[in-house]
Amino acid sequence: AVPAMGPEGIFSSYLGALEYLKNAPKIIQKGYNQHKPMFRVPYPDKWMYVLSSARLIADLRKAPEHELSPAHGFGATLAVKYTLGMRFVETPYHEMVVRRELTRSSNERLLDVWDEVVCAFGDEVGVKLIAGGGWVALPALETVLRIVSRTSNRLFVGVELCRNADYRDLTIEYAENVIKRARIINLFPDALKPIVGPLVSPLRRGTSRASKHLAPIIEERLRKEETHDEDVDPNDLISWLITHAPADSPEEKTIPALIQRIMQINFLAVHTTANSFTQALYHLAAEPRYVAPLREEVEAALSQENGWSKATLGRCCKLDSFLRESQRFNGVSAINMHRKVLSPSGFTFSDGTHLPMGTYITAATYATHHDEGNYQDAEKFDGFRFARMREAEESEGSGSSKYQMSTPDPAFLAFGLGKHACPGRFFAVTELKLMLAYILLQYDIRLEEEGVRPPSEWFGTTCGANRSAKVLFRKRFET
Ligand code: HEM
Repeated sequence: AVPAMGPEGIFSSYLGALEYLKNAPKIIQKGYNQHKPMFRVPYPDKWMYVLSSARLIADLRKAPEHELSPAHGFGATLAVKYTLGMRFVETPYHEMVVRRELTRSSNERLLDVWDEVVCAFGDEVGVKLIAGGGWVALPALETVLRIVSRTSNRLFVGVELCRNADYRDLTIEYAENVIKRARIINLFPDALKPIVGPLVSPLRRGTSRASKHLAPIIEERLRKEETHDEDVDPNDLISWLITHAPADSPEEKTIPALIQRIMQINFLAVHTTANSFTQALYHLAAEPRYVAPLREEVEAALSQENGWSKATLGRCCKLDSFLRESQRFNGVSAINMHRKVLSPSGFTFSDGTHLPMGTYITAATYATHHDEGNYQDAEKFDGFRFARMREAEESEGSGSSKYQMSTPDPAFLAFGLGKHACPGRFFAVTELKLMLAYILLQYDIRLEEEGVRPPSEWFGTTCGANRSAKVLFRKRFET
């Protein structure tokens, strides 16, 4: 009974799926406008059930993993068997490692992240300014990807390796390959995937290139662990993964498995954060009226707290609001919160809708974010929207975390919602804030065509920052 967006016949639905691949955001928006609480869209290999009501999204949020599995939902979208490896869904302990250890570390090692932000911008932007003098135009997304890979990997694998150009490029290219190859594999029905998958899989090449960099470090760490070496391990992703590898899966503590896991986490971290940042950067460059109040806020926070700390970031409400609004406005996908129905008896929503085992479900994120019922002037970018909403909450005496960037809610699904909301979001927000603050403190920026924001680029359901646009940088105060 769930309405279909496209023809339902065996062959005609395949044509519908090809049409969907070309026009996914429009088709999802149309489904969202016309059909509550859900509709379905055709993929070449399945139907995807898209939730368009807050009530059913709340059901998704509450459902236990053995009924609705995020790992299997996400895994199918990414054809993990051939792209990231089955460990991603079979032993997803990286989720806990990121939630617990990376979040703790992004506070404890905030100054390391800041140091990498400073050095990475120095190498990517600063050096070119010195050489050029005046304004320098740089390809935004490309530059930001390299900076984000470095800052993330500072906490993942340490200062030396995060600055290695081949390792850095690998983290970026592998993730791009995962997405591209998953798209190809998912064009085929399940019966043909075992033939096509291995032919286009980026797994072996990606992990063997990573092995050159990571294997010696991991080998040394495992040796130390075995011999109970007194030397304290660096507080990084490699040591967290070794510590938390599930005891009942000894193969997780092997060099190839740990390499694969580090690449999986890079896949989750780098492009999401880089696209989010580039989108915000385009907003800032297109609307310079935001620069002065944001700069003022960052400078005041730094002087009140005597440098960077969790408290300093906490004071930057406008900065937080600007990033959250950019995430609302652009997002990284038209849909997220992927789930697969695992329970043999299927899953029944609170309105009585029943979906059988094996059904794929997701939520209409972009349409939710652009719904006038959720946001006034939803089609307008309003950088300080959430700062005003927070102020209003605070004046009513409620807690202030409600509209912070890292706090999901039914109208803000960029990180998902509930127990399975992105565990890396606290780290991502720290990184985003530090990078934007650095730009505000160090540079003036503008676009090639003043005031004309480079449009986002859609690939299927993925919303990416414009890949070819340049942002112009100038050392601040220079005339
Ligand atoms: C702005 C940047 C980011 C965005 C927009 C983002 C978004 C998301 C979304 C929408 C989900 C799915 C949530 C759900 O199913 O309900 C997710 C899951 C996840 N994210 Fe993020 N993310 C970001 C950054 C990061 C970072 C920096 C890390 C780690 C270093 C990370 C690690 C993860 C992990 C481990 C999962 C769970 C995946 C699984 O099922 O195993 N994310 N993220």
